[in-house]
Amino acid sequence: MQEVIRIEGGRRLKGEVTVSGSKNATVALIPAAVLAEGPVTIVGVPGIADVESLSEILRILNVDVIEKEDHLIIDPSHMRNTDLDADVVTRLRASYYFMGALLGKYGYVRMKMPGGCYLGPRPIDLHIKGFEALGASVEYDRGCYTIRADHLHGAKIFLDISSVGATINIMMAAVYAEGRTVIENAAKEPEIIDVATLLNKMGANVRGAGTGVITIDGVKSLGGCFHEIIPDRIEAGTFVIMAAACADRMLIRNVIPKHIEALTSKLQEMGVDMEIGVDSILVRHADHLHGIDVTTKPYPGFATDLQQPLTPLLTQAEGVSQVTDTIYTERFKHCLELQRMGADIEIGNGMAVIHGPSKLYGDKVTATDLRCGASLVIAGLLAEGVTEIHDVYHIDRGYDNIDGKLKALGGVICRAMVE
Ligand SMILES: CC(=O)N[C@H]1[C@@H](OP(=O)(O)OP(=O)(O)OC[C@H]2O[C@@H](n3ccc(=O)[nH]c3=O)[C@H](O)[C@@H]2O)O[C@H](CO)[C@@H](O)[C@@H]1O
Ligand SMILES: C=C(OP(=O)(O)O)C(=O)O
Repeated sequence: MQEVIRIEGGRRLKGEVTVSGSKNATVALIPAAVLAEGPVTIVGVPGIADVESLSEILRILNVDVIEKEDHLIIDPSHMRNTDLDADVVTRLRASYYFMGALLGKYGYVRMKMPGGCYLGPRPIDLHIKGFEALGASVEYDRGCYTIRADHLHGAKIFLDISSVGATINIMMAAVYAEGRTVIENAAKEPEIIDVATLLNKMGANVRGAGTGVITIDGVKSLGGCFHEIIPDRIEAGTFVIMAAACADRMLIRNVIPKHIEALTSKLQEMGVDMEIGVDSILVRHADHLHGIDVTTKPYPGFATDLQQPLTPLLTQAEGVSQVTDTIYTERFKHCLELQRMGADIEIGNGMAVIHGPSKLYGDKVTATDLRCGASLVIAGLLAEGVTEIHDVYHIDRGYDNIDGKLKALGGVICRAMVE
């Protein structure tokens, strides 16, 4: 038996929705918290499966975890550096942040290869090179990494690709390292600033987060603190796209509009009428949309995590649209599912060409990854008839209460168990 989401399409959405705390910030903040010697309180924690998995890992490490509404109190006072070879490590991508955090704190970590969405190959060679530059040795055998260092020292590290994960992992490994670490060609995503802010509140000395050069001066100790997570820019973008696809008027609250400017400017180019506030976006209406070309790029470029949710909207636009993903060239599985629903899409090498507008019809489809799932939810809302989405655990990894939020907007959505 497995759980599916059923959506009855063709309903117009209306009302307000509040965006939750950022998944990709939270999943780094939780491992970062174990670098402290006292309790760290994180506020605005989204109710997603990735957080449950990370809490399970914390418990394996004998870290005390208290969950109270959207607060998470992480107290590593009694922590033990146990090997992380349990299956939970492979349930998400972000378990890799325990590499940097445990290496930074103990000079030793043994853990399984992380999991997460399959978007094509997702190597972690840059994380490893960063750890090695800080003085660690890394071995890989039978699906497990063993990383150890007698002494971590600062280093100048140039990232060949501005990887989000490698930037954050190196930052965490370097906070206690002796001397200065400089990460060049660092990723600039807002989640990196959020993690650096937490580390600095704990007493670290991290400067330059959000720019291409991050400097970390090692410190001797880190203490507990209180931190509120930034809003989830990908969830915000998903709702803005959903509003453009099928709402008469939708107000999306708890947004930092700057974080999704690459998306909102593209939507305006398509003909979506929006009012962009200080911390909200009102989508008024979106008639007579026309096709556009989108190319994903590292922040502040168009986020790869939003190209999949955008695709169903492009199927409704007049003319030809082209989506090129330069970050994950194989991130087009959602297009196969959308084709099944009636979309006219040609899938090429690292790109998809969408001919619109096409009428979409409900069908049985599979969420092959998290944002593919978001794409299918939007397609389901647009389609005639009922859409049944399988493998919904991918969606639950990253969207907080998506059913409840959609129902409050007038969507008809339910879950069922099927063979
Ligand atoms: C938990 C989390 O925050 N996930 C996000 C993070 O993933 P993640 O941190 O895994 O993505 P990266 O920024 O590291 O990946 C960017 C590119 O670099 C490549 N690469 C990365 C590391 C490495 O060691 N070697 C290498 O070749 C990747 O294959 C990819 O092509 O950023 C991605 C790109 O914005 C997003 O899609 C994910 O939602
Ligand atoms: C790819 C994603 O997540 P992860 O890196 O956790 O697999 C995502 O959030 O779209």
